[in-house]
Amino acid sequence: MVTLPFLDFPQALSPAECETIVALAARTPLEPATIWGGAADHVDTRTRQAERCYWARDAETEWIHARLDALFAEAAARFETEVDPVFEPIQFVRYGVGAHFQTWHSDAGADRYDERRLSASVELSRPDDHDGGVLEIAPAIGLARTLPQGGARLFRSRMIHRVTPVTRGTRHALVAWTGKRRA
Ligand SMILES: O=C(O)CCC(=O)C(=O)O
Ligand SMILES: [Fe+2]
Repeated sequence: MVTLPFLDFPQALSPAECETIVALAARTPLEPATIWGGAADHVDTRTRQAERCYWARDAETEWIHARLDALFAEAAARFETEVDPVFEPIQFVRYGVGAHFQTWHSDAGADRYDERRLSASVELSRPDDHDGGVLEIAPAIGLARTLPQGGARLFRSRMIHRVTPVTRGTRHALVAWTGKRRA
């Protein structure tokens, strides 16, 4: 039997909820997405080109965090680990034409190996809103996007993954992580 390196929740959010989140992002300034370079975060568009903002847990975003907490709790059981409720800001990402996170990477660098045990990516756009922009998680590469709008894919943060370049349209995604909060 083939075991895929991720767990999908095809209806994690409703299409209306996705639109609410995209509308919230339209009121939030987006900035170029950065990567971790060993000493500091910086922009490197060959590695990653996208615009993003972060949302800490507050009155307006609490419902989103709560939904992610529930998904992470279910995924933690499946991946035989334990996680705390989401404690780092969640990330909204916009990938326009040419945008990508094409470098294979882990979300759990040595500096936060335990704080990031699980990652989640929620597709906020409809599949026909864009071509490319596929989240690939090794070794399951070369697959087309299968999740509908509102579908979430959860995976171990240490698994290398990437997002292929968008060749048409725009892809919006909500990306979050959790693990064990440092004492
Ligand atoms: O856009 C995505 O689905 C995932 C992006 C990603 O891998 C990251 O932000 O670390
Ligand atoms: Fe990532």
